[in-house]
Amino acid sequence: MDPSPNEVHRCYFISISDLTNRADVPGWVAALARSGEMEEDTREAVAAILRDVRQNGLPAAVAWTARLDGVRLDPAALGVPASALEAARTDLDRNQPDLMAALREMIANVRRFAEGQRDCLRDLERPLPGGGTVGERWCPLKTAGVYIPGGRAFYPSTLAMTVIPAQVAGVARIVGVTPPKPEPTLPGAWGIDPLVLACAAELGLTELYPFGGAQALGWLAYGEPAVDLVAGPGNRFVAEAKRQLIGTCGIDALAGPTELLVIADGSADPAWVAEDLLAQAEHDPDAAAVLVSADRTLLQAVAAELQARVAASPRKAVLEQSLGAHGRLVCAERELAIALAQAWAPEHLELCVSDPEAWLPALTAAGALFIGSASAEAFGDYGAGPNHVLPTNRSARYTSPLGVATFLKRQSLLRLTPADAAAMAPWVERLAEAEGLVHHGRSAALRAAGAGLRAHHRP
Ligand SMILES: NC(=O)c1ccc[n+]([C@@H]2O[C@H](COP(=O)([O-])OP(=O)(O)OC[C@H]3O[C@@H](n4cnc5c(N)ncnc54)[C@H](O)[C@@H]3O)[C@@H](O)[C@H]2O)c1
Ligand SMILES: [Zn+2]
Repeated sequence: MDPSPNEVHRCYFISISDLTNRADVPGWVAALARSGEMEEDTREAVAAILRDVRQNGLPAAVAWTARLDGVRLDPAALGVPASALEAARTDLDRNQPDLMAALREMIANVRRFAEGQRDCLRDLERPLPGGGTVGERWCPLKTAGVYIPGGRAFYPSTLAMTVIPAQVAGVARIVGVTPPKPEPTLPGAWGIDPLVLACAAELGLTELYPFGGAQALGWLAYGEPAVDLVAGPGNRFVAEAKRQLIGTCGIDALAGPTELLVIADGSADPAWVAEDLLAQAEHDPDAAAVLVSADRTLLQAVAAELQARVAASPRKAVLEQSLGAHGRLVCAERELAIALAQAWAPEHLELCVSDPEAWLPALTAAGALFIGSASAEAFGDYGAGPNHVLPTNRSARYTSPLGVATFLKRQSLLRLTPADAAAMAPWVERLAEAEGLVHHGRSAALRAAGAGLRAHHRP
């Protein structure tokens, strides 16, 4: 059924607004930083689920799954069997070799990039004057949980983006979770999409469990896996659950509903820009897609493209919701576009401009930069190399994309010789005395005194 002209105006979307004053930037940012993620009701819903799973364990996770995902799990047969993973891979290989080839291409790209990241992480060692050293080394986490979203869309790409960095980091046990579905797929697979299963087999992931949302993260942290860290993106319930688990375990970043800011000039193709905005908006009703340009003609052309493309889209319903709530076309000069980008710190920032390199130095806040019109955000999603799990909701100001370092921690190393101890003791003692911590002072002084005596005192 065609929408009435009125509906067209209400849904398809966005009129062009002007940003002309720097003082208005904070107001824009407040409007763009979607409230959903932090809304009180999300917070409370998630807190209730996590409390239940903490207190009642696996049965609570199973009960929440029945309630929220409509699937009755058998606690005795939770893990997806290796046979289902292998069957999915064999089936894909046989029946859709082109899709299998695409999956392998993505996996190879993401792995190459992750290995490059690992190569950049060096242990540190600095010499001390007395022959000792101080330094630090990178240590893999022992157990990591990775969340693969699966509510509205399914994300085999996210499986690769989370599992591969953990593998390259050297994590000993990787536990994947993804929401189950009522419609069966392979035996024992709880309705998990065959492509996700095939991807798990291809990655060598052996543990995959049918949990979604807050109950999945609660089970990873409080349940048997008792993971050191949970990573991976998801909807607002997932992002909020991770936030509430900080301190119980580590998290990667608050990777919630997705965001795109496109900065474009007259050189940009309106159809390309429109399709990029739609690619973002189709993820989630909470997704945000924003175009800023100083070129009003381009903005008008993109608006027309959006209107036509939304009307013809199979994902029209979600597009109307997300663009209606969080879509913007903004007319702003370069300086204000930069101010908005830096203050909002969007997850993705595309530079569809003729001189993208000239913009680069000023644009440090966004999670990932797509430089030049050829660099569509979709290439980042599907494995050009860099990870697609990225900070959202302004957390890109202070945190980084998921990567190998997410699954490593640094450990400090102090290796003093008696001569180093003797040299440090006097000033350490003096500082300890000033802080009133006498035993610190004595502990250091003993080393100084002991440097020459140690041999005699040995039993
Ligand atoms: N930031 C990133 O890097 C990145 C990457 C990929 C995807 N994403 C985001 O991941 C999200 C995927 O969302 P999705 O919904 O498709 O899948 P999802 O797996 O994140 O969420 C599904 C789960 O949400 C829970 N849930 C749904 N309604 C609930 C309610 N009312 N109360 C409590 N729990 C509820 C259910 O347990 C369900 O299993 C999108 O927002 C997308 O933008 C982000
Ligand atoms: Zn995307």
